[in-house]
Amino acid sequence: MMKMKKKVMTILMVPYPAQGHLTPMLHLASSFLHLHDHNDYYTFSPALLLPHFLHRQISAATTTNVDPRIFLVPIPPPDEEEQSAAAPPPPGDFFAIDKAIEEITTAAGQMEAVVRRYVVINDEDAAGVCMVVDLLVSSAIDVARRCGVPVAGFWPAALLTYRLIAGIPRLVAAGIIHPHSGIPKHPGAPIIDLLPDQPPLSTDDLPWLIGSPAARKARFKFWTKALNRSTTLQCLLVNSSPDEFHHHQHQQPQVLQIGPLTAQQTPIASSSSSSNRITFWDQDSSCLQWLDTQKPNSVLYISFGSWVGPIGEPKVRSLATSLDAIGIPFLWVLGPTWRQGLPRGFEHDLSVSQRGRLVTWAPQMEVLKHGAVGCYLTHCGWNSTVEAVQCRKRMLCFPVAGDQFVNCRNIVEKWRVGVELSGFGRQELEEGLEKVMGDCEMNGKLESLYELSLGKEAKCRAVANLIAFVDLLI
Ligand SMILES: O=c1ccn([C@@H]2O[C@H](COP(=O)(O)OP(=O)(O)O[C@H]3O[C@H](CO)[C@@H](O)[C@H](O)[C@H]3O)[C@@H](O)[C@H]2O)c(=O)[nH]1
Repeated sequence: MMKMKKKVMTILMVPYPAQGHLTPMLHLASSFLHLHDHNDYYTFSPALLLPHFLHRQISAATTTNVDPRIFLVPIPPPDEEEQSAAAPPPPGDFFAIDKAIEEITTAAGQMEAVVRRYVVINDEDAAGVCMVVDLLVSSAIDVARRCGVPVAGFWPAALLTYRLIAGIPRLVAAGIIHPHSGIPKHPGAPIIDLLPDQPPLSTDDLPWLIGSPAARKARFKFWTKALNRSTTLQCLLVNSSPDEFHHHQHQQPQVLQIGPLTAQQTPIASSSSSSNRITFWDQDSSCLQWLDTQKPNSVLYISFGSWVGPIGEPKVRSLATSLDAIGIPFLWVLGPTWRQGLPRGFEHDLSVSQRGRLVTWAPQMEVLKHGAVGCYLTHCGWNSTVEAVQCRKRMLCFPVAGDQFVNCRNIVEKWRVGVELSGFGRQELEEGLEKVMGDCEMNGKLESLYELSLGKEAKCRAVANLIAFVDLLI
């Protein structure tokens, strides 16, 4: 029998312009490339639609390595853009990014023109177009609707955080938060019944409670807008393992857990995805040689992620002083601006003693895989959390903002693979380290969690969900 030629389905993907969002979406794109082995009719051609400032930043980064079958499409296309010499700096904060995105996704904005160009491609091999949109870029859902393109949402973080956001109407109805500001009526009150088997959460963990009262209100508005747009979605791809929570839900959108998507281990591909990497900053790989000189399990790796404001100068100073006093070897990711918080002479002393290393950006996966790293002091960003589990590293948790408090509850209270740090004073750090390194059950717990979320069975279910997504959308 003659084999049918497969048609090409274009998947236009819209990531949010932050490292912790772009990375999992790139892994998802890579998974789509491999889906053709699981589908008799289609192959899939992913293209990432990137705001021009993000595209420019990526093009300038030296550690960009993307499978050539994944297209990176700037919005607007460069010919319509100003000369790069005149290009304004990228938007600096959450609200400026949101404004920039809303501008390119309006009816008159340039994203719609780009999507329409894909829609009209009249090629006999082309099967059509669909879109996958990060919920933080929810205005792109409207673009898809106006262009008549099927669209799914993408949630790059934990399912539990999504359930908190999706639970806003219930939190309002139950009188737990103020309807217009999202501010809890009773700080610290428990939040129950979002997911079976969830760790204890309180109103202090709500992800929009960041910054001043006005900023909190604005973030709450941002989420209610995203939530309203998302209710029109047929399905939402969530970057959590299907086995992480048993989740039965009959609401729209239908949740499909297709993760966790990590470097070198998307559910569907184990090798080729490792070549897909975009990092916004140059990695300092020399720290790996320094790690080679350290004893097994002796080094504390410290990183507070890429996006949300780091911990602030006083905390930087306090952590540096405590590290000095305790004398533990450490590898600390600390950007140049935040180094102003370091005690006088700290960097110089370090370069003489070689007792620790400061880097502006580390090859995090390689660092976490290294046998010298015994523990990871983390802000509990979702990608970092998953990577720590993948590398079976214990965590000292210091959540800073957003979903990180929810992730911390999972790590400390549900999975028991980490300890929450109460502060950066010497005693607090010493006690935290003793607790996390002295727990004899943690290795076993990390192994089981790895198996549950990244093991063979979990991967099979994630792939099955990805296949279900294709059937749903096409
Ligand atoms: O020196 C470094 C530090 C980090 N990373 C990588 O950067 C990513 C960081 O992602 P994540 O841990 O999720 O943190 P953020 O970049 O801060 O992510 C934002 O987005 C996440 C997904 O929505 C949220 O969970 C976080 O709270 C939010 O801050 C990870 O893949 C790390 O491997 C490096 O490669 N080198």
